[in-house]
This record gives sequence, structure tokens and C-alpha cells, in this order.
Amino acid sequence: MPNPLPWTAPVARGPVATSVRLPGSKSMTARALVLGALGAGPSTVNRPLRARDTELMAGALRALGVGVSTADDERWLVRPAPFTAPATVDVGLAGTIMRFVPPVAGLADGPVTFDGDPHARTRPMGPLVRALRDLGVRIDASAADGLPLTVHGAGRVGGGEVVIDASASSQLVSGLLLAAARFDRGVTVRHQGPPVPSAPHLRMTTHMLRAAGAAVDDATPDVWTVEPGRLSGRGWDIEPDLSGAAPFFAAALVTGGTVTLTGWPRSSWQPVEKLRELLTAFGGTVAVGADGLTVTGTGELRGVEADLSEVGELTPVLAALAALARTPSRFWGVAHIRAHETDRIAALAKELSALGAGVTEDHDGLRITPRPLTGTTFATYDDHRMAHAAAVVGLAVPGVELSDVACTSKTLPEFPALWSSMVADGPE
Ligand SMILES: O=C(O)C1=C[C@@H](OP(=O)(O)O)[C@@H](O)[C@H](O)C1
Ligand SMILES: C=C(OP(=O)(O)O)C(=O)O
Repeated sequence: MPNPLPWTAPVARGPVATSVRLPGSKSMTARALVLGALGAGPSTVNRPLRARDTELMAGALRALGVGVSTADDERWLVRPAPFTAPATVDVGLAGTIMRFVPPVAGLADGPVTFDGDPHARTRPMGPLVRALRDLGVRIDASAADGLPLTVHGAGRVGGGEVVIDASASSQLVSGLLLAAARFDRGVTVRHQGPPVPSAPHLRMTTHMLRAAGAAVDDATPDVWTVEPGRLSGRGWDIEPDLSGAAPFFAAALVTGGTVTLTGWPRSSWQPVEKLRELLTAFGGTVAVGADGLTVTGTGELRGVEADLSEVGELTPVLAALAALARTPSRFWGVAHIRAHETDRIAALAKELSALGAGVTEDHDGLRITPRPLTGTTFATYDDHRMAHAAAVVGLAVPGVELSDVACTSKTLPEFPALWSSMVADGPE
């Protein structure tokens, strides 16, 4: 974990007006690395995200014997090789590593041990561990079936049909699907339980599997089949990270400015329509043009009522906007974000209340009533998106002191520098 770095959020002196070039999507980079490792030939990952989560993912695959070269910022290379063990994998605090790599480790030729940051040990793993056991993988785990755990790879995984409750995280399903083309019988995953969150991330998984040559059937709700088969090596063009862009877009809304995310593709595997819907509801304008994805604000924010189950990871930034709006907001459908980097519902309720906002915590969301805010310490709980939320509030409220901004290195190490230069570039 990076050493904590306290940071005072800069106040905007007027409307921000900036073009920002952000690194690639965390979720796409993680999938491209895993699919590259499982492929029949070499792959390239173009414009990847270089951040703690993706460097640890590269390290995890290297530990399993895969050749991963990350020397070139613009182009990482993945050279598949037989998965070797014994190995030790540090997952950090990355859900993508703890859910995507154990199924791959089942294909290794011996024990692979997984552990991570202290909070990683509390994140839900049980449904994945039990599903992998049902598919023929031997796993030693703690009583709660969480980290630390050891996957005893046997060089092959039988696969077949499995039932899972994936209401705690879509990544539990994505992890099984990503590796399944290499299982003897592939996999059919049936979800049973409360709804699976983050549907766009599941679609990203099936899109990328198909792009790698897998036969995938996701026509029946809550059932996914991946046929056994060969995955091809290929070049992956990674889109700019939309969730990482969210705080910058929020800055346009808060200050009545304009932020353009450059390099935005014509068609995307990230939930841009959902983000457009939400930012528009807050009072912003979202346009895709030749120069990128542009968000413009008026400086006046309306409260929003929304089901955020598809985009739970955006909740912290949207809650920050809600605290600065003219009218109350309500968000629901995100019980699962209590098991993200921290309990985000409890953390947002506590920190926004400390600034003066009226916040009611529901089991699956938040109700936020705007009130005059006063700057004070804002704890970030090792959570990059809590830091983003604090920075957004700090644009309008002097004296918001983040307990730590170094946690943003999980997905965007450049965050403090990019944020400060966006604010400094504003009017004198
Ligand atoms: O598959 C992925 O890349 C992700 C899926 C989502 O997880 P949950 O379904 O656990 O929210 C998302 O929040 C996370 O940041 C990334
Ligand atoms: C939930 C998140 O991350 P993870 O991939 O660790 O689950 C996130 O980035 O908001």
C-alpha cells in the first residue's frame, strides 16, 4: 500500500475549462491482460492503465509464468506460457485480481497463494471459491472462504455447470467466464439470488471474450455459457477510463465549466449512456465530438433520484455532486458497494455529514439533503473514489483536507497532479 499523503483539495476560482487525456480503463486493461495470458499467441495492450491495480495484475500473471512486459507506457506485451507454480499473488485491494486470477490459477501445475491488503481479506470471495470447487478446483481458504487462500492448480479444470450467488459482485461471474474457454468442458454459470450488480461490466467481459474468439451465450438473463476453445492473441485498444473521468466531469458541473476527455472512441464498452443520463439529470450537458467526450455544466446542480446498480463505482462522485446540489437526492441499488474498497455507503454518510450535509444511510443507498458545508478533514479509507468525492466537494468548499490522496494510485496515480492543474488553469 502507498504511504498516506494528506492533501488539501484546491478550490476552483471559476469555471474549469480543460481537455484531459486519461490513461486506459482499469477494467479493460485487467481483462486484456488476463485474456492475453490465456491466449494461444502473444497479445498487445495498447494505451493501458498503469496504476497499482494493473501493475499488480501484470505481477500476478508473471508469478504464474506468463511473459508480461510493461516497459512501454503505450503498449504492454503479453506472451502466454504454461501456468507454473508454486506462486504467490499479491492482489493489493483489487477486486479484479482477487476474482479474475484464481480461476486461471486452477490451470497452473501446483499451489498458488493469494493475499492482499488488510481490507482485501474482508471482500467477498466465498461464492467464487465454492463455484471453483464445484468445477473441480481444490482450494484451501479460511473459514469464511475469503483471502488468504491457496488454489491447488492441477494443470486442468474440468468445468461444467455451476450455480452462484453473484449479488455481492459482478466480478465473481466475470472471473469464471474469463478463464472458462480453457476449462475442459467450458462453463455454464447460473446466478441465483438478489440481482447481480454492474451489468455493463458483465457485458464488457462477454464482448472481450468474443473479441478473443470465445463462443459465449448470454441470451438468457442470469445465465452465461462459455464453450471450451482456443482464445487468440490480439491487439487490444484500451479506451480512456470513464470512471476515472467522472470526477473531472463533475468539476465541469460544479464550476459551470467544460471538461473534454480526449481520445474517446466512437463506440465504447463502458457505460457512457448511463453516465450521460446521470450527468444530464444533475443539469449538465454531455456531447461526443471529434475532440472527445465533453461535459459542460452551469454551476447549478439539481438533486437526482437514481438506481445506481449498473454503475455502483460512480456512487462516491455522484454523492459529492448531490451534497452540492440545490435539491435533495436519493440513490439506491448499491448494497454491494458496502464491500468495495471500503463500506462506501457508511463512509460517504460519515464524511459528507461531517462537512454539514444531511445524509441518511439506507441499506442499499443514500439520501442526501444539501445544507451549507464547511471544510474539515475528509477520511478516504484507502479508497481512490472517496478521494475523488472529497476533491469534488473541495472545489466549492474551502478547507476540505483529505486524510490521504495517495490511495488514488489504485487507478489513477496522476490524479492529484491532473486535478491541481485543472483547477490552476481556471480563471485568475
Ligand atoms: O469487472 C470489473 O472490472 C469491475 C466491476 C465492478 O465490480 P462490482 O460488480 O463488484 O461493483 C466495478 O465496481 C469495479 O470497479 C470493476
Ligand atoms: C470497486 C472498485 O474496484 P475493484 O475492482 O477493486 O472492485 C472501484 O474501482 O471502484
